Amino acid sequence: MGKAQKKTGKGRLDKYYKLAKEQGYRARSAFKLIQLNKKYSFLESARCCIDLCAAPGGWLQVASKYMPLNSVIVGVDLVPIKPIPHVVTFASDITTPQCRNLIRGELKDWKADVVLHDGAPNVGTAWVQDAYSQSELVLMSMKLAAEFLIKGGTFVTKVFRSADYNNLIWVFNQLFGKVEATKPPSSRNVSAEIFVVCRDFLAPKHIDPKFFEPKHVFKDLSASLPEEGDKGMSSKNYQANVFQPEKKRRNRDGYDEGNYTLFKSAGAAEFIRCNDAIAFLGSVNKISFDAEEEKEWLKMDVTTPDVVANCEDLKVLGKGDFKALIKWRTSLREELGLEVKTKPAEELTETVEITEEVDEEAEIQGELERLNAEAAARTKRERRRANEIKQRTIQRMQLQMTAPLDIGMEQTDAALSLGQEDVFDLDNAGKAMKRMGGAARLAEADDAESDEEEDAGAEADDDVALDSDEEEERKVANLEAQLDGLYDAYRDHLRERDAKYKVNEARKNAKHREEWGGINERGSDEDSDDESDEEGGYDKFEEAKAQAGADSSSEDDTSDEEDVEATRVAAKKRPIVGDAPGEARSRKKARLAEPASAPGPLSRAAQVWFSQDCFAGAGIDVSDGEGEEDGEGESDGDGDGDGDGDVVSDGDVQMKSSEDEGDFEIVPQEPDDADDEMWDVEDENEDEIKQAHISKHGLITSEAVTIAQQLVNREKTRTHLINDGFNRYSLNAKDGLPSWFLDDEEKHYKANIPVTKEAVDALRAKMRALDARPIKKVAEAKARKKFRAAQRLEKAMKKAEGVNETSDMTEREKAKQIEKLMQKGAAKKQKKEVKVVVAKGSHKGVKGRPKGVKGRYVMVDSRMKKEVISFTSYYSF
Ligand SMILES: C[S@@+](CC[C@H](N)C(=O)[O-])C[C@H]1O[C@@H](n2cnc3c(N)ncnc32)[C@H](O)[C@@H]1O
Repeated sequence: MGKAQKKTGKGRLDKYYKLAKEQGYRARSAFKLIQLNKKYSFLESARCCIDLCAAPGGWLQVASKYMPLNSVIVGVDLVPIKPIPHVVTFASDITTPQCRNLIRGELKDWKADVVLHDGAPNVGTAWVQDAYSQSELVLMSMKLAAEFLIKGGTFVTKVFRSADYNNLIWVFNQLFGKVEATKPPSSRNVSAEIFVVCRDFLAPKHIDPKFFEPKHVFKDLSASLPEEGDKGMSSKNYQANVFQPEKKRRNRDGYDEGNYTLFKSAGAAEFIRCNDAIAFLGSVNKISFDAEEEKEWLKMDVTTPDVVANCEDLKVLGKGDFKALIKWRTSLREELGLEVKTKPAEELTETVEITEEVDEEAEIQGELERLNAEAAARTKRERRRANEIKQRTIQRMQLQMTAPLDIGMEQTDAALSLGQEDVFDLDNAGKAMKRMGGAARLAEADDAESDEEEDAGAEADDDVALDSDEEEERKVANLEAQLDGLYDAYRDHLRERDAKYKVNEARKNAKHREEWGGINERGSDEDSDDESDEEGGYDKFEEAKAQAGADSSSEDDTSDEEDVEATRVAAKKRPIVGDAPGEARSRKKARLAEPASAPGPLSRAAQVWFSQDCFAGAGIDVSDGEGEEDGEGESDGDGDGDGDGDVVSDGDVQMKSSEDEGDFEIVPQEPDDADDEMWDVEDENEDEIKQAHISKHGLITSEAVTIAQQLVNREKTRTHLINDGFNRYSLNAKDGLPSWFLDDEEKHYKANIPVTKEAVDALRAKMRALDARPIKKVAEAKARKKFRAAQRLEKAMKKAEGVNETSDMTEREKAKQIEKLMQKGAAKKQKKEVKVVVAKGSHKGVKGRPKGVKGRYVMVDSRMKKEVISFTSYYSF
């Protein structure tokens, strides 16, 4: 083939080229047929196939692979095709009657189920000529297909998108039930080729011979310039290119005659002097400044750097850029005297002042009409508002934010109109809602708001209604509920739509498991409640205070006895020497098992806290409510380690409590080892899961690796880590915050755990080691090689043993023989060399062994030879 075929450089060595080499296909084009067959499945059911223009045989290989065994496959090409098992091939020109006779002779009275044609004429002459020859070749192949195809059969052909394309499609449509043009992914985008799959051959009894005559089917070759009509159409397309550059448009006219390249460049002079600037801009990719005159223009002030940059690539420009180019063109044309400067319209037009006599009556009439129109607009606005409110309510009901009962409240409930006051920052809410897809609804609300501004009078009533705190609270609550609902809906929607989102969520969870988030992590969610319960911290204090406030009226009569009781409880609470760690843990677990949110008695720590004198008047009930507190110093005897008196036996505390009843001091606990256990409140299972995850996947974040390294190097201790957990992010109360807010906070509001260079390097090295692992096939091949070598060695060893055992050899002979055997066993088997012989020159058409060739040989065409050689070098590892 011509020059284009010699492109053996990077252009050809693409993915499919390598795949073809790997899978043993002779040409990358094999994948085009594979992909076409994947889409239309015509090979699997075919029993007879003719491949026209089949060299070097890629399509034939695919056909023999996908068609049933023992199918008849015939391949024809101008050049001989290297033999393929179960495929008959011969060299012939498909446009000649001789070729037809050869096929007939091969098929006898069989009919083909599939006729393939991937022919390309020897290109290299003018493009127009090439495209025309291609179309002619297609017509010839269709002629053969019409003769050999069975009724219902399939014809697959390659065509170039040229002016003849539509005519060809028309002819196909006359002969086939279904005609579809498609470009398989393996066909290069830069190539003008497209594949037409014609199915369901109609097998008409009589076919008009004109269908196969190029001069009838195609338009005259000389008439390569577009006709008037076409021109109009193209220029329309060009205009669209300029006025709506963002819109991708297909060129349904095919390639321009004589130009089958996708990239077009033209000189600036051409642009300045052309008549239709828009059509020009729409048809070229680049405006160049190569001529002397054009270079001069570059120096002019009007030619700004923007203009020059725009000229570089017209296909990426927007409307504004095109406008700038047209302006530039106009200025240059004016400079060059190609266009006369036109004065602005205002300058040219004389201003004529017309003073009309104003008719007073008409003025009144006008005013009346204006008022009427305003009134009508107001009514319309009100009706619209009412409708919007109704819609919003229905929507909230659908999101289960409100009960139908609430609907009656809508006239007075300002929350339903999304609020007008400053109780909530609506600007921000608006933004959030817009982000959540509630933009439209919020915009409506905004409209309503602006309407309301206009109608200040009408609003006054609403304001009065809103004044009460209750209203405001409800309004905020409703708004929050609405935002939450919308956010949930938005997340659901994302979840449904986006698999990536799920992966991210999963990853987030996995990350959570591994990353050290300090105490915060443990304390988050429900655990935090548990811990606060354990410690009786500030939150509990606040909570109790609130409770105390609520119950103050009924609890004034708190007795001293209760104080004493509380003291006793406090004594029990203190860490006791001799308490088995297991017991302590199970005690904590038991406490944790209590639902954090369950209303009920205060925790022990809280009880201690509130049993101080300062709370004496608050009347807080500090009893644990279980009614199990036995007498002082008594064990409850159940041994359950729940602290209900198990361990208070004879310590100081007990003595103290009996001595100083009601007037004692709480001794703060000294931090000791038992403190560690205090933190060991996490669910053990979760720990196990974490451990399992880490031992399976290793540490995957640089933060985790950093911490691990610091622990190993004793730069940090567990206590350090626990202390690090107390940061400004850790004790951030999250109660009652909307989930959309928390989600956002989770992303950004967290402690920045320092990362060391070593940790990053360690992770990188791990990744590199993973990357460096050989791909499966290579690893398998290497393993096979090793296995064979081991087998050879084993065999040699056995033989050597045999030699050693024989008695009819001297020791020296034995040693020599064994050495020989071992050498042989260690050596790799030499592959027999296969000589590549090109089937041209003296070897053309030779049957049997070519002259002067000894040993194993293989007949190939010149292209195949190159491929065989590059293939061997590609795989010589
Ligand atoms: C793109 S290649 C075909 C590749 C083939 N489908 C494969 O997979 O190996 C085009 C072939 O058309 C052949 N050809 C061009 N004109 C021909 C004609 N008039 N008769 C027969 N073959 C022709 C060329 O020799 C060339 O080998």
